[in-house]
Amino acid sequence: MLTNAPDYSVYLVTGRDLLPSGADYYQVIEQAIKGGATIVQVREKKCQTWDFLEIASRTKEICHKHNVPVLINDRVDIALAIEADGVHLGQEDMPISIARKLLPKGSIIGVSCNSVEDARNAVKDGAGYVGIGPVWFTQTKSDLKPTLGPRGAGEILETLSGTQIKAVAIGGIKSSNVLRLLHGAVSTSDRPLDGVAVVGDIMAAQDPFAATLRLSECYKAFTKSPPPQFSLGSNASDLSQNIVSHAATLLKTIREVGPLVHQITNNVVMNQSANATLALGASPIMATAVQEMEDLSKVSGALLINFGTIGDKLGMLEAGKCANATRKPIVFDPVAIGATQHRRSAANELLSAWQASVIKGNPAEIGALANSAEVKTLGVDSLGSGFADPANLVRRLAKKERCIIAMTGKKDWVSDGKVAICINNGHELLSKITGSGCMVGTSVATFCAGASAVATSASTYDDERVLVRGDMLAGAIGGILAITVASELAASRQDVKGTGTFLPALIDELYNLTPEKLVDRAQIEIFG
Ligand SMILES: Nc1ncnc2c1ncn2[C@@H]1O[C@H](COP(=O)(O)OP(=O)(O)OP(=O)(O)O)[C@@H](O)[C@H]1O
Ligand SMILES: Cc1ncsc1CCO
Repeated sequence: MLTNAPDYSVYLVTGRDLLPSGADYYQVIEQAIKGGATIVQVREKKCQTWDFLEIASRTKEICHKHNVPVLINDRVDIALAIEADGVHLGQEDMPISIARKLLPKGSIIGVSCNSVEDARNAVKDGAGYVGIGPVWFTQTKSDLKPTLGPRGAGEILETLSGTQIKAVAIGGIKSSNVLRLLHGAVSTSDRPLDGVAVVGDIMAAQDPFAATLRLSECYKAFTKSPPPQFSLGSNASDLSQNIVSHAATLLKTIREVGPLVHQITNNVVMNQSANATLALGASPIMATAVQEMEDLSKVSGALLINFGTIGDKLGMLEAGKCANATRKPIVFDPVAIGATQHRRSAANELLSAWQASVIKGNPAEIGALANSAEVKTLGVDSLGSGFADPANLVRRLAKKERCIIAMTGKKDWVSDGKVAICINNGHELLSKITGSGCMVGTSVATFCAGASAVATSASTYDDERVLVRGDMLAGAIGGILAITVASELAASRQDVKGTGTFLPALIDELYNLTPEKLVDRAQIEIFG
């Protein structure tokens, strides 16, 4: 048995049936270890005991030659026979307590968990590690439990806070989605996954060495340091000035670069949102067809997904995945999410498919996402006077969703999970026209495109490590400030007589907005 504490970071689960034709199983294992696999589980669901013994024993030889621990799936007898380093048990396999009695002291015992309850039991039973999954759909398992997505995996990870139990995630993980998983499945105490378990991406690869190396590099890059979009959360007293001047610079960048802002939005606001984008100096494209999402993600500066009239869920799913793959900002506006069950499950599905950079909503929408009943919804509108403690609400939700949260209203609240920022600008007339919140979403997406352009040109972002380039906190604040400051200027105009004349005046004031006006009028407070 190996003596070092096991490294779970790149956890290979074997699957001989997935090997490309002509590939030699043992060579694949060795190549994977050379590429960076840190632990191997031998999983044989169909073969005879005699064959299993032979395969397990030869796999162990290769693993131990490279100082890598080997675990056996399900079969405690095989683990004992070949003196493996431990076992991995499913929920229906032998109980941990009995396996522990049978196996030598110090053996690793891991267990599959599909729910918070499974994980709580694993803690109680003294498991060494848990395998959280399936994260995504996978064909490598026949009796598949409900998929969890990165957010579901993160919730299970949360139950392990304060314990020594290690956690790996499993199910459909490959180098193209591993960063999305690692980013999304972090507990609110900032605990990341201890590793990713992979079957097909390595076993079925033409080059298992390269496939494992990609996964290993991605894991190492992610755990090297926290993603930079959370880096503005310092308590510096001049933070408020910095943030406002940063947001103002973004307006300048938008006007210089003229980024394309891809928007899937509702048909109530489509025209005014496109005009607001143009007024800010960017180019809108309102496109919903699944077939064009990949091409659009390559040329757009940011993506807005507003499900106000929900018609295009498939386009939204695809657009977000492509935006994550190209590291473009995604602003999600879950309009009226609390109003219907259909919207709640659609939001869940979208947020499991991709990682949002900013989620923007009114108090009823943000409350519904945070599972709070403190604020009620009336269709697309939020009722009542808001939350007793908005700063902590947005902070908690930002930590949970691993993105910036922007909550609009008389006061707007923004958080990156550390700092909470209150914006005191705006005019009551905004609440009297339809789609002002949607326009804020558009403006935030436009400013995030500006932030992404700044980061891309400065090459300050290590693409291996981040899902989005740029300072999304500044993007969210800039986007809100633009609409609210423009609303103040529009409302004070002689020619504005009511809501009908207010809307075109608002577009005019966005068109005439300058970085100086933003800096002069911004009223923001920081809650460290
Ligand atoms: N009473 C108010 N005073 C000042 N500004 C306001 C007021 N109400 C809303 N706003 C501003 O209006 C913008 C939109 O926020 P609101 O919360 O009304 O969005 P919403 O409910 O999602 O709108 P919609 O569903 O119509 O798109 C925000 O920038 C916010 O600051
Ligand atoms: C009124 C309305 N209905 C669905 S979306 C929308 C625009 C404001 O959210």
